[in-house]
Amino acid sequence: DLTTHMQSLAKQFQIVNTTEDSAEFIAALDAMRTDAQAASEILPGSLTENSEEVKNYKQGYNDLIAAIDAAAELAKAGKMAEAKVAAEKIAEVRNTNHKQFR
Ligand code: HEM
Repeated sequence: DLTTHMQSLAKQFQIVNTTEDSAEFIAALDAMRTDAQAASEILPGSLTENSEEVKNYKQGYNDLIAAIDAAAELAKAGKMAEAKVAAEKIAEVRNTNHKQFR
C-alpha cells in the first residue's frame, strides 16, 4: 500500500543521504525509483479519482523520479560530490508534495 512504499522510500533515502559508496548510492536510488512508480498508482484517501488534483499528485512522482535520475546519472559518471548535492532536490520534492497531499 501507499504507506509501505513511503516507508521504503524513507529507508532508501536514508542510505542515499549517508553512504559514500557509489554502488550503494545508485542501488538505493534504483529502489526509490521503483517505489515512486508503484506509489504513483495509489491515490491517498484525500483524493478523488479523476479530480484535477490527481494530475498534480502524479506530477509529484514525476518530479521525484526526475530528481532520482539526475542524482543517479551523476553517480554513474563518477561525480559523487555532485550527485550528493543533486540528491538534496529529492527532499525538496518530498516536502513540497507532503504539504499538498499528505
Ligand atoms: C523520497 C521522497 C519521499 C519520502 C522519503 C516520503 C516519506 C514518507 C513517509 C515516511 C510517510 C509516512 C508513512 C507512515 O505513515 O508510516 C509518507 C506519507 C505520505 N507521503 Fe511521502 N515521501 C516521499 C515522497 C512523496 C511524494 C512525491 C508524494 C506525493 C506526490 C508523497 C505523498 C505522501 C502521502 C499522500 C502520504 C500519506 C499517505 C499514507 O501514508 O498512506 N510522498 N511519506
